[in-house]
Amino acid sequence: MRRARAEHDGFADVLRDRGVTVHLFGDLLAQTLALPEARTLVLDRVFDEKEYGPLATDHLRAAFETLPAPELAEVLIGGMTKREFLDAHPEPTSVRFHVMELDDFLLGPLPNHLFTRDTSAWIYDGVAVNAMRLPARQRETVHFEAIYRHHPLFRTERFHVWSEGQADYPSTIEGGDVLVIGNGAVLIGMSERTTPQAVEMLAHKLFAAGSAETIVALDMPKRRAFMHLDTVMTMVDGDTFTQYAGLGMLRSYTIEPGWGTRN
Ligand SMILES: NC(=[NH2+])NCCC[C@H](N)C(=O)O
Repeated sequence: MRRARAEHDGFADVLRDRGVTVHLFGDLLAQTLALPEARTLVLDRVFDEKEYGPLATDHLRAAFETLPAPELAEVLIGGMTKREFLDAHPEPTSVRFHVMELDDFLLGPLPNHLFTRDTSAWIYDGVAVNAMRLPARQRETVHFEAIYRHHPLFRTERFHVWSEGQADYPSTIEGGDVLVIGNGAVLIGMSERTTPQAVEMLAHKLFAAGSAETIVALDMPKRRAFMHLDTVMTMVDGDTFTQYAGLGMLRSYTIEPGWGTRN
């Protein structure tokens, strides 16, 4: 961990030395959670009765509501066990809570949050905040919804939003499958995580805004080894790609704007 942290900070420093402004996700989330509307959005989504049951939900939500924003951001990303919760709060009268072991996670950690490019992706003049395929990553989405809606860096900026966040589920798409290749074109891998219906929905929005003209959807093998398009293919220049040798030829579908209202 210490080594990974040092490498991460070293990388951020290299960028800063080159004049890049580096935004750390944890800071953006903490700054966002200081705003009441953003905090409500996130807590309402996380503390859902369907997850915690009618007996514990309000009790848990109220306990997390009292945390200062930086600590709230930390537990939302880093998780919290039942034991850690009980160190600071009384036990709710709840079957859902009682059946947990002390070291079970009350709030699961989100280790994949560092792959920020999957949960949200900029595509030309707008951003997609994506519904994630796997339960382990689904709670990441509301954090980006809150940041792009409420953080002062974005709140007053004008940009398109290409998706509806987790509400789009099961029409899932992950940014690692989205390659913005220029000239109004986008290459999208239909993978284990990215569905054809999500590609169609994205195409509609991009075309309606006049932000893109061509979507090429690649039918990738639906296997973990080919997790995202970016793991098997990378654009290195205007006309040059690297491609994983084991990929083979893929079927592709090209979508272009039609004439009707829903073409
Ligand atoms: N765009 C990417 N290559 N993302 C990698 C994501 C890896 C991460 N462990 C996951 O399963 O979601």
